[in-house]
Amino acid sequence: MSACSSILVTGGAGFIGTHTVVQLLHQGFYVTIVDNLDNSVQEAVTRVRELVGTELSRNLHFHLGDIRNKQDLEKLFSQAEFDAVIHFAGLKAVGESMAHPFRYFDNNLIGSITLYQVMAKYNCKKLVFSSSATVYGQPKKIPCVEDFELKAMNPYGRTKVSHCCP
Ligand SMILES: O=c1ccn([C@@H]2O[C@H](COP(=O)(O)OP(=O)(O)O[C@H]3O[C@H](CO)[C@H](O)[C@H](O)[C@H]3O)[C@@H](O)[C@H]2O)c(=O)[nH]1
Repeated sequence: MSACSSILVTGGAGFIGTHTVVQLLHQGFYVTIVDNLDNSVQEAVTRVRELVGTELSRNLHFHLGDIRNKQDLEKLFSQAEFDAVIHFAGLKAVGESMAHPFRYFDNNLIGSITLYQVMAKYNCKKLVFSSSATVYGQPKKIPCVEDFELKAMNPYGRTKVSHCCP
């Protein structure tokens, strides 16, 4: 992908998202963040702008939105052409996922399916999906490698496993 490509980063206001966005901007990419600020604050995006400086900040756009909302996504994809999506938007607390499993399936799974449907409609075929070590359950050894057996032990992990082998 050329450095002038345009990347949509879902959950780009979050912990890993903001770090990724800084790196993408430094590499010359145009970046659009879509985030519902469920577990982040818009100030994080302001900090990203401060870190990369005024010039690179012009290549960053923030959109307050929810990946479960198809109209929201359609609006974004109809206004800009994205070469790829890096997908971080999701809930990530194991304990909370056991107390509120439907919330996790709704955000992490329905949200992703909605995103993928809109990507397909707009012919955006490149995706980097942020998974989780929870997909391996309690592995016999660490670090985990990708050919370990998938054995998620909680709803959070299962929402991530569903992306690799539905
Ligand atoms: O439906 C949702 C749920 C969350 N978010 C946003 O997604 C971002 C997630 O960022 P967090 O700081 O909460 O999470 P991390 O960056 O630490 O986690 C990332 O890495 C994890 C792996 O450790 C998981 O893959 C997780 O999905 C991924 O966001 C937040 O800004 C949150 O507001 C949305 O936009 N939509």
